[in-house]
Amino acid sequence: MTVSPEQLANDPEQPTDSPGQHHWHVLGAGAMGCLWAARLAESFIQTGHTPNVTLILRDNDALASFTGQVVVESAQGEATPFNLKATSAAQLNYPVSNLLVTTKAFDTEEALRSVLPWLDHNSTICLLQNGIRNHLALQNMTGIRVLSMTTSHGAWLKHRFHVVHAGSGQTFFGPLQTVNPEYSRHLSRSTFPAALTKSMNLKHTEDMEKRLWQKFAANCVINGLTVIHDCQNGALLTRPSAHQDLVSLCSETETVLTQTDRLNMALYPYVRKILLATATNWSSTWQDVQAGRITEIEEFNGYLCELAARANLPCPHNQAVLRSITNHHAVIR
Ligand SMILES: NC(=O)C1=CN([C@@H]2O[C@H](COP(=O)(O)OP(=O)(O)OC[C@H]3O[C@@H](n4cnc5c(N)ncnc54)[C@H](OP(=O)(O)O)[C@@H]3O)[C@@H](O)[C@H]2O)C=CC1
Ligand SMILES: CC(C)(CO)C(=O)C(=O)O
Repeated sequence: MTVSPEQLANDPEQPTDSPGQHHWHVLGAGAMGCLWAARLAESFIQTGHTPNVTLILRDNDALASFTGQVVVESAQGEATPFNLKATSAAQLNYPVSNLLVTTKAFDTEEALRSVLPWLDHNSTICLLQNGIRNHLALQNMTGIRVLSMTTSHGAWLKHRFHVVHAGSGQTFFGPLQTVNPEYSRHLSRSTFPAALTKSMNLKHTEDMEKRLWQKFAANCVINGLTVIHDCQNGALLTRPSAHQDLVSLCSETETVLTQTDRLNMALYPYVRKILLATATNWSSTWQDVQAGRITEIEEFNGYLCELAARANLPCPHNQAVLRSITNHHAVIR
């Protein structure tokens, strides 16, 4: 039977089991995936359950490199190992009920396709990634409950399966669609184990789409500029030439999002607050460029330019940022 998203979104009986009994699969065992998988395992242990968490790795080579442990290192350098199971999409042979997707935005479609045969109307997918395009595209997957997440926790991989939880933040989750209040309360209570709610400062929100647009706007304005000016986030406020670019990009991004009815808010004060709170951070895009990795810029300024083009709005500042960062990709490829 195929269940429509509307049915799922309004059915307070879904899901029926307690979050303490869920089996979680984490697709994308990078910085966020290792952190969340370990915190999920920890939350099972804290409530006396066996840690029912399985990493879904890319292939046999990745499986061969996994020793059965993920290590989480705190910002103060304290390292804690967690025993986890691992598999690959090719080796899966049973239904996946709870899937946390922590791939980079540009890998999500392919990664999800690989596990699709094992998802059904009892499955919940939680998408944790920057950008909004995937969240919008996947929210109506037929018969599968899709929730979105956005986080301000910061993490980076010291080695494979060894993650540093560098900055503690907040995470919001919820459906993009509007759902009835009873179902909303149900999602809030039953999606994640209570202990995880505490350790990851996880909150349910009925305003998920707005939060994703806000984070998207901030990523459009901050990430590329930190590469262009080769600086930490805070310097976009204090370095005059960077600040001038920031103001222009903020104004243009706000105009495009307002005129296309995506987000209606004063962007500069919002972005300033993030920059002050993350002043000494190196943005994820800056880190990707430094490490010679493809960035998520197509999901940020690339998508913004697409929205602007569809509405015949000029966006020269976003185009310049996009061009500048994709030049780095050309060198990598
Ligand atoms: N790190 C952070 O502090 C934050 C990250 N985010 C967002 O979270 C998302 C994840 O970021 P992050 O954890 O840093 O990224 P990483 O690059 O560290 O991790 C992504 C992981 O996904 C894996 N992957 C890609 N494709 C597949 C596939 N088909 N099957 C299985 N695994 C796959 C990659 O494997 P491989 O190495 O083999 O390519 C990699 O291990 C991003 O959208 C990012 O913007 C948001 C806030 C903070
Ligand atoms: C908000 C910001 C810019 C914080 O560094 C971020 O999300 C990123 O670096 O990708």
